[in-house]
Amino acid sequence: MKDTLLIKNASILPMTEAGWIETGYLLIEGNRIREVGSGSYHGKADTEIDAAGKVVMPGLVNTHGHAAMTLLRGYADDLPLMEWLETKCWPVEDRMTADDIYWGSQLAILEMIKTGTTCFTDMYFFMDRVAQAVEETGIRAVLGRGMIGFPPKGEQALRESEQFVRTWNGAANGRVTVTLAPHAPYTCPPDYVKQVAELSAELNVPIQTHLSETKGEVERCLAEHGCTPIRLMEQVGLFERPTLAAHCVHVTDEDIEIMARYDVKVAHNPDSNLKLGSGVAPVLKMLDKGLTVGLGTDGAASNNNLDMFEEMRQAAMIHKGVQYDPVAVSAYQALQMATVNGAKAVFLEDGHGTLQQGAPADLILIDYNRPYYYPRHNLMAHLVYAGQSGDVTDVIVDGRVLMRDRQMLTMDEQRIYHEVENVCKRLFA
Ligand SMILES: N[C@@H](CCSC[C@H]1O[C@@H](n2cnc3c(=O)[nH]cnc32)[C@H](O)[C@@H]1O)C(=O)O
Ligand SMILES: [Zn+2]
Repeated sequence: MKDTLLIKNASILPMTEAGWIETGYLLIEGNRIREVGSGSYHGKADTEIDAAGKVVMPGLVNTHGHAAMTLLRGYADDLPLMEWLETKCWPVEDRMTADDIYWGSQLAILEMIKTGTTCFTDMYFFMDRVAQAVEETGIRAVLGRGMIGFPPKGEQALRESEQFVRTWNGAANGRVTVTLAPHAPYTCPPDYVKQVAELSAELNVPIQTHLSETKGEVERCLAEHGCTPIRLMEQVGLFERPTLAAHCVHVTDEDIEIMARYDVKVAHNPDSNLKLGSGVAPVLKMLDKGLTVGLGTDGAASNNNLDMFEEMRQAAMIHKGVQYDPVAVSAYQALQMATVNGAKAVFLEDGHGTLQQGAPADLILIDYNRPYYYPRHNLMAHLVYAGQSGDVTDVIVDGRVLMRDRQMLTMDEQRIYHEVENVCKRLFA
């Protein structure tokens, strides 16, 4: 018999349809949800959490980021993408060691758990150490070794990626899954992308990449290849493989048609796109065409936090503003992007991002006794338009409690701050 954990007297947001349970219970058995219901549970459980005055909802899924970029938080702000990457981020990244990445990732995971994220997506390097941090801390993650496709590093990135897939895909009881991660069309020439697509088929893993992030990227692609980055990726066969594309800010109607045809998933990063001055992705058109859109923070250096509550609110606000359409992206749709659709976008198995029988037990508790959650008209609207990540009190991933009453159970907070400060003394000396 597996251990059972009962969460009782809670308001429950199952995310299987628009709506919620005013007062109910959720029973976890092992790492799965066994039962969700309204009222009281009439059985026994090994452990109980009285969640009176709290909301239980699926853990948030961050569909795009570079965890260890926490080390660069606040180091270089207010610059456009290419200048920011070439003059600031990349020179520092060239100095980063495997240990630096480990501590930067620990800091990111600490922040993500505290703000209600139970699964994150990462594209970076020294990925064995990121996976190690995931294994140790208990969070779930979709990881990929970022590949820049120019010689001589391009070949090495392919070999490292393959090794990383073989070592880590499905590790930590399935909490770690692996993708290939060609960085972008402007850093990976077409022939290289072809090789990546072939390797992804051979290893049977999906792809994550950055696409059409800035106007400049699209203009350069048109000049060099005579087509948009989306069209180029289609031509080289990338979309024959399951693909998650981050940003997609500057996509044409035809691009969106192509993406729909291949079921390309989108990681929408509204804060990062605003901060880097990249623009606002045409998410309404994407939703109209049936694309799966998830939300992401991107790295902490372009955000500057990893708070998915902010991304939800931003996603629910910004499209209304730029489209002059108050109906655009409802609270429920923003919640879908942050949970069930985000889970689909990062290729997690069905059930992820929902609270229902058989789904993996990845969920969060939120203190609902706050001034801005009264009166109790609409729980979904409250979470998206008034909600704050600081109200997250408990986090459970794969059936294991990682944060209980705001206490971290798998991480040493003070040690992480100390190590990160030490790392940065050297990195920025
Ligand atoms: N430089 C690495 C591989 C790149 S990992 C992913 C890269 O994406 C960069 N990055 C972070 N945010 C963005 C973004 O919004 N657009 C494009 N690149 C980004 C980040 O700085 C990092 O260099 C190596 O070969 O060792
Ligand atoms: Zn990125």
